[in-house]
Amino acid sequence: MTSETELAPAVASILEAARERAGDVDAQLAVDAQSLPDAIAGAEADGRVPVIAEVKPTSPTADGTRDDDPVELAQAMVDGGATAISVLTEPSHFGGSPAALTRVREAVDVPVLRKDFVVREDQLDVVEADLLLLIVRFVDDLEALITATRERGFQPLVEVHDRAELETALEAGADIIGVNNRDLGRLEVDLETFESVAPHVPDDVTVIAESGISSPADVQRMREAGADALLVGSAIMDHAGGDSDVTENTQQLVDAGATDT
Ligand SMILES: O=C(O)c1ccccc1NCC(=O)[C@H](O)[C@H](O)COP(=O)(O)O
Repeated sequence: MTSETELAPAVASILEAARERAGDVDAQLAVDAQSLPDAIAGAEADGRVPVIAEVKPTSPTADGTRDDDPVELAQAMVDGGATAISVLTEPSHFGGSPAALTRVREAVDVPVLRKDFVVREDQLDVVEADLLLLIVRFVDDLEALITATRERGFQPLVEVHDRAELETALEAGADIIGVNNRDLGRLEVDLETFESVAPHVPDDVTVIAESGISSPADVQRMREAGADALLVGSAIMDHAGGDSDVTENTQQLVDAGATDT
């Protein structure tokens, strides 16, 4: 767990809110999850770059807010060729909700990731999803939380930002790793982050490039660096664009050089 003084104020506020957010101590979910690695293999087989498109109404770094219905957004992303959907469930800084995730998961036939800042086991039981994000920097006992996540049937997507965090994730048994190009200390994005960490990820581990991917050239760059899939929010949501076409935004990334890798 990181020191709060090393975090951007917006991230410290996100973390404080996450610690205060209630979980569900009365129930333990049992999820029948769709496999992300299988979905990635399916996309590769029909020539799509595997893109996990994110329903992200807003964020501390977004240029605005999109109030579109999350189900319509997710369906538009799938129409554009998305391999999986990520749904923000964090309410106070990203405009998300667990209810939105439930509706999206009922409406689409691809794996759905719960994107939140989960810090305790009871918070796992708030809503069903196929994948669940765990951020190494924010979790005290990663191995225990990975175990608890798998016991419920979720696939844990374990997020790292540097090689030390990668080692922590691998030692804790992670088999799906996300390398976040966004530094949560300064909120700056640098695609070199993925390029420096990805070569150290074992071949049998699925590795996802996260954040700051905004063009087909960025997609190709991350694929050349070894990304099995890409997690993209802002460039698809295009918050400043208001009613920008989410299907087109997804499709131009999905079509970006699937055969080059
Ligand atoms: O996106 C933010 O502004 C943000 C701020 C503070 C903590 C986390 C943040 N984002 C979480 C994410 O991981 C991204 O939503 C995801 O990787 C997609 O990134 P992008 O394509 O750059 O929207």
